[in-house]
Amino acid sequence: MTDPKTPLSEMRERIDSIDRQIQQLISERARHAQTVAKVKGEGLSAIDYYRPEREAHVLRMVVDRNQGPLSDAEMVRLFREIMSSCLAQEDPLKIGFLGPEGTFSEQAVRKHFGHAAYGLPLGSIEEVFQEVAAGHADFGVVPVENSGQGMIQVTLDMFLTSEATICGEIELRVHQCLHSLSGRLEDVRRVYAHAQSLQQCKTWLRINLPEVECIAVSSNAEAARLALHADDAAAIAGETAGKVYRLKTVAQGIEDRADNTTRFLVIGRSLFPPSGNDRTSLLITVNDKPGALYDVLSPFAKHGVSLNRIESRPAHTGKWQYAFFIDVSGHIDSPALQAAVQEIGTSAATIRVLGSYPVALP
Ligand SMILES: O=C(O)C(=O)C[C@]1(C(=O)O)C=C[C@@H](O)C=C1
Repeated sequence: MTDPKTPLSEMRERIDSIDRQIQQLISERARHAQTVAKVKGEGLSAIDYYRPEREAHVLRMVVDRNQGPLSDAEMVRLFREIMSSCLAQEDPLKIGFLGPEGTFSEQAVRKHFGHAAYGLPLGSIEEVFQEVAAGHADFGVVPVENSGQGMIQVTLDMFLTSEATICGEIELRVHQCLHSLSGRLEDVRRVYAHAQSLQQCKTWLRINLPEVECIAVSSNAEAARLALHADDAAAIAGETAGKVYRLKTVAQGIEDRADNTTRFLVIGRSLFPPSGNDRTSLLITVNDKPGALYDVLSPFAKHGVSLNRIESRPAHTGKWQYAFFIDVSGHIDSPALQAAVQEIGTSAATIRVLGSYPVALP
């Protein structure tokens, strides 16, 4: 620790010297990453160089080594950006997300892939799946669950008809703000936001803006765009969206629950090897017979596999037929999960491994 009585100029010299070393080491790291890329092959596409399991492992080591004062999340963010730049030396990854610019989905893209990746804003969750399937995007990032409101059904339903795989998960703390042209609460007569965001801020709106009209629109960024053209409107959106659309912030942290978190999935076209701390998502349909769900769940218990979540959706294959989205701990390559899946396969109508991917980092 530097003595606080040390003159400012001396402390800055020390910082300059540390920066020189950090910069040298970053350059050295980038050169090593180039050499690793050469081993993988010359002139390949970004996706051929990308190793999510290795990135998760590197970031977990960062967390294990961290002794502060920066938080684990800050350290992970910094190292994520270094890896993002190292990877983009070859060719940046192209990531589709639910646009426009400034959405929480874009924040999730940056959290997981860093700023050197190329973000491709798309019009809907369906379009994200389509662009990934067509190979126009290497990966897509789609919201799947909110801690307060539960699963996002459009996303789950897309897996029933698309062949997308799950390659990662991202947890994003969602802080909502109210933005407007004037930045004054008393000018607000209408509030635009995505339906989910209106729900997340229901209590705050009831207490602070009891008389205003709340209008649900396609995204919070769209809400910000609408607020930009009206003196008496405001938009609920994240801090980034407020900045992108140059609105003033009326209030910050207006979400009803302090732990408001959205989970996103990274969708792609392939499966990846184990990272050491993984989750597997399965899509299982059952025949309409007594004990069908028991037959699906009991092999997990028998083989010591922990169940993380289960969600049922109409299977769209016939009336009263259901598909179960099941998340379990571990990678599909593990013997326990292999055994459980094999056993379930003998009773379930269909079973599909959507993906095994590293558990979300801070
Ligand atoms: O270890 C590798 O395979 C690398 O390509 C290096 C590296 C890194 O910067 O650490 C870069 C990109 C990959 O996605 C994973 C890791």
